[in-house]
Parts: sequence; structure tokens; C-alpha cells
Amino acid sequence: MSAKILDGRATKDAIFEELRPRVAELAERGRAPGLATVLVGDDPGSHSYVRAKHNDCAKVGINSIRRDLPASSTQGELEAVLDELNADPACTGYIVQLPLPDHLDSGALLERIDPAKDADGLHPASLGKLVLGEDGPLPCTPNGIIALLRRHGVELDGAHVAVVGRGITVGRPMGLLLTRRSENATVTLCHTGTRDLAAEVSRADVVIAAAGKPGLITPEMVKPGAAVLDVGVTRTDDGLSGDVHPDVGEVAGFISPNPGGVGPMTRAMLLSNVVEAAERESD
Ligand SMILES: NC(=O)C1=CN([C@@H]2O[C@H](COP(=O)(O)OP(=O)(O)OC[C@H]3O[C@@H](n4cnc5c(N)ncnc54)[C@H](OP(=O)(O)O)[C@@H]3O)[C@@H](O)[C@H]2O)C=CC1
Ligand SMILES: Nc1nc(=O)c2c([nH]1)NC[C@@H]1CN(c3ccc(C(=O)N[C@@H](CCC(=O)O)C(=O)O)cc3)C=[N+]21
Ligand SMILES: [Mg+2]
Repeated sequence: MSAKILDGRATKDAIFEELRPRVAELAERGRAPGLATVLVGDDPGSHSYVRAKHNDCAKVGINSIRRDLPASSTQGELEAVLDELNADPACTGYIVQLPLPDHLDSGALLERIDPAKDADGLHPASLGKLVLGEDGPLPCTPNGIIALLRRHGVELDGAHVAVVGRGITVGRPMGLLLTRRSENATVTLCHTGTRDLAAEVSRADVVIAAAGKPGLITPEMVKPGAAVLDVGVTRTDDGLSGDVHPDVGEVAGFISPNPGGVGPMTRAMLLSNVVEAAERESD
């Protein structure tokens, strides 16, 4: 392995250290931030992510509230939980863990979140602000990827970035963040309609693999020295698998391990959104 490691765990810990005094100051002013999670059903992956988010809150001093509901919950029951969180002053931000069971309308539920409490940055109002360049919570995974690259000195200004995947949680907002003037990257957004994925990836200085297809990015596709971010997570019988083939580490200049890369950064940005929203409200 010749690539430098983009260490998401260590970077998350550094961000937590920066958040802790801000949380303490908010609490002193009677504006203690509180993050709530809404979890429906018993998907083991979702349970493990939600548990990690509550552990993170404890480390940073953020109060956390858990609403776990059975898979059989109705749309109306979920709506009642969201209305209650929207009205609860102890909850300054919250997330609805995705995916939800198929019988629920996730779009309608995400829209019901009070935009001022949108910790994920995935409410239509927050995504609209991102498009317009207005201040608001940013989607956690793409924002975490930018923080990880910046803190490891990877240049984005003028860089060519290949984003693989146009999903709403990662790929689509990733392109929006990277093409802001503050990042100034040139982005190619790839998907299943992309004619020659290898050709697009091989031109890139930074590759962001968010397709959820194990081993999709192979060493032959990657420009020597490129930074490669492995976002995809697929659960198989032999454990978790990323989108980046393990041999890519021999060609890349920087690589994010998976686990230990983008996942912890997603959680760091979630807490950062909660702290920022509480600071905004108390100004
Ligand atoms: N580590 C972390 O913190 C997080 C990880 N994830 C993981 O990231 C991945 C993406 O998440 P999400 O955006 O929600 O997923 P989606 O399923 O919404 O999107 C996947 C995207 O990948 C594209 N795609 C699939 N196969 C290929 C292929 N062979 N070539 C090119 N493009 C392809 C799809 O194209 P098309 O649109 O044409 O179907 C789609 O746009 C998932 O594995 C998810 O588990 C997500 C959030 C956080
Ligand atoms: N409303 C909503 N917001 C999300 O942000 C959201 C979601 N729903 N649904 C699912 C995806 C996935 N996701 C991850 C978060 C952390 C890790 C993470 O911390 N992973 C650790 C390993 C954790 C483990 O081993 O279980 C790591 O990569 O090192 C991974 C994936 C957030 N998502
Ligand atoms: Mg990871």
C-alpha cells in the first residue's frame, strides 16, 4: 500500500474536540443542543449507526433523545412523533434514519421535519438553500468528505472530481458542494447511464465512489496519485464491503479506508449541524 490514509476516525475525534467547548458555551447560555433520532424497524445496520450517533453525542456533551418504533408503524404514527419533536424545545435537531419500511412515504416524512431542526441537511428547504448558496445545514456525508480532504491537504481548486452515484444522500449533493466557488472543483457526476465509467474515473484527481457496488472502482481505472474516497457500504455474508477494490491503495495517492473513513466523518458533520443550528437559534 503506497497511498496515504484519509483517517476518518482521527479527524472525527479532532472535530469532536472543537465542538465540545461550543456545546458547553451553548449549555451555559441555556441553549443546550439536543439531537433526536427516529428509527423504524429492526435493520441491524440502522441500529448500529443510531447507537454510534448516541455514543458520539455523549462524547461531545450533546443531549440525545431516541424514538425507536416498530416496523409496523403507520404513516400517522410517524407523523405524530415528528410533530412532537418539532414542538419539543429539548430537541434542537433530529434525523429520521433511512431507509424506512416500504409502506411509509419517506419523502412526505422528511418534509414534515421543521427545517430549523433538520440535522441531516436533507430537507427540501435545506437542499434548496444549498442550490441557492444560502446558509443552512449541509448534507452530512458530502460535507464530511470535503472536511476529510481539506484536513489532509488535498487540493480541490481546479481539480477534476469524478463522483460515482447520483443518490440524494451522497452523489447529487456532493456535486453541488464541490462546484461552489469555495471548492472550485470541476465535477463529472456518473451513474448507471454513464457510457464509459473507466474513462471518466481515469481523468479524475479525486474519485468519490458512492454507488453501493462492491469493488466497482478497480486499480486500472484510477490515475496514479489520485485521492479515492470509498463511500459505498454493502452488507454481505462475509461482512461490510466498500465500492473500492482493495488494490486501489497501490495506485492512489490518498485513500479513505472503509470502515474508518467517510462513515465517522458523516457522524462528525451531523453533530456539527446540530451545534451550528443551536448557535444560529441563539444569536
Ligand atoms: N459511509 C457513509 O457515511 C454513508 C454511506 N452510504 C452508502 O453510499 C452508497 C450510496 O448511497 P445513496 O446515494 O443513498 O444510494 P442510492 O442507491 O440512492 O444511489 C446509488 C447511485 O449509484 C449509481 N450506481 C449504481 N451502480 C452503478 C454503476 N455500476 N456505475 C455507476 N453508477 C452506479 C446509481 O445510479 P442510477 O441513479 O442510474 O441508478 C445511483 O445513482 C450506499 O452504498 C450507501 O450505503 C450512504 C450514506 C452515508
Ligand atoms: N437519515 C439518515 N441520515 C444518514 O446519514 C444515513 C441514513 N439516514 N441512513 C443510512 C446512511 C448510512 N450512514 C452511515 C453513517 C455512519 C457510518 C459509520 O460510522 N460507519 C463506520 C462503521 C460503523 C459500523 O461498523 O457499524 C465506519 O465507516 O467506520 C456509516 C454509514 C448514514 N446514513
Ligand atoms: Mg467509512
